[in-house]
Amino acid sequence: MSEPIKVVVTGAAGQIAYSLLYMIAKGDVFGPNQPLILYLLDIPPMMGVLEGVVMELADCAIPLLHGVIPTDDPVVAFTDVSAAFLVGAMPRKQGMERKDLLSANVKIFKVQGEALDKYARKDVKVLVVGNPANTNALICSKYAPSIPRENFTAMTRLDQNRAQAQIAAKIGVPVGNVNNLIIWGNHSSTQFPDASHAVVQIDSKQLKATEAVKDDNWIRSTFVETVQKRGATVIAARKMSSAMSAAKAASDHMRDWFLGTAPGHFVSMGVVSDGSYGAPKDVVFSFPVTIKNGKWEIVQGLPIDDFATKMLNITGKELEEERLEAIAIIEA
Ligand SMILES: NC(=O)c1ccc[n+]([C@@H]2O[C@H](COP(=O)([O-])OP(=O)(O)OC[C@H]3O[C@@H](n4cnc5c(N)ncnc54)[C@H](O)[C@@H]3O)[C@@H](O)[C@H]2O)c1
Ligand SMILES: O=C(O)CC[C@H](O)C(=O)O
Repeated sequence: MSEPIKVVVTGAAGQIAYSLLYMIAKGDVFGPNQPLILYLLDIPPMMGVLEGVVMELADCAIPLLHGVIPTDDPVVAFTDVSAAFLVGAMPRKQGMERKDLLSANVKIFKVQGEALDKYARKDVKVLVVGNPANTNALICSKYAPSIPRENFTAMTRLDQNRAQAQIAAKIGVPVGNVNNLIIWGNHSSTQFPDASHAVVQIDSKQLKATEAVKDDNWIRSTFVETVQKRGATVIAARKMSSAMSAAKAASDHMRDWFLGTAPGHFVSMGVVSDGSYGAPKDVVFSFPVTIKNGKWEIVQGLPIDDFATKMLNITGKELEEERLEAIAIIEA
């Protein structure tokens, strides 16, 4: 067994963390041979609740978990961490607008960027889950200039998983038979869930998902809208933001980043844009990526038709607007 790595989860007393901590602790993310020490950061009023979470983690008796440190001090939480799950932020409730969330949350990611810059390992892998995830990740990276920009990512894996589930249900195959769905752009209702490059395994044959679905109109309308609005639909039903599925997606994202993608498969991650596919630069834009040896690379050369171009422009424009708003909030 290797030496334990330090992993921080912020918002550790919250809904998503309640599912995520167990997944991380039992080896779903870093593998069955990687022990870890969990640093749990939350705000001072939540320390009592966090104590309960610490008790439950102890009571899980997980051999890979070599330590649990609850804290409200970012210095303690971020020192020498190899992986950071930045979950801590306010979730949207019914009736709230996305704008309300930007003003409530973006400053958290400035402060945590500064703390990562000072105290974390320089190769730390940062996954931002707290919304608006893409713009929070951008702000976090801007305030951590000593850490490479490619180490900051935002979660669109939940959207990818949702898209995969919709296609699998439409065709009538298990969800694991569907691969290479793409989420382009922002983790918001402007995202473009793109099934045109997806593949599906049916019996022993691999088909294009579009050929298996045989309904282009559904793929361009109902499918896209269902995935775009799924977060809001879950809030309407649960009266709370998605949590179990968000935790599973965070676990999938970080696992693939650490352990790599399967040959021939790609996954979607929000990364600092280099302008690929005409996306704006200097925003965190979700692209299809492959991952090897802990490094992601944007999949290049995929054909983009007029419909896709239009969808990519819409979500790119929203990210540019969010960047301006975020900077205005921070500088106010
Ligand atoms: N990217 C995605 O796909 C996705 C999916 C679901 C939810 N989310 C977002 O994740 C975030 C967390 O959701 P949740 O359901 O766990 O919310 P929650 O309210 O249950 O938990 C959030 C926790 O963060 C803590 N927190 C607040 N400020 C903090 C700070 N500065 N440092 C550390 N902790 C802090 C709170 O005290 C709370 O315990 C929300 O912003 C939500 O919108 C993102
Ligand atoms: O606030 C929202 O609209 C969505 C919350 C969360 O990001 C999700 O996708 O489930």
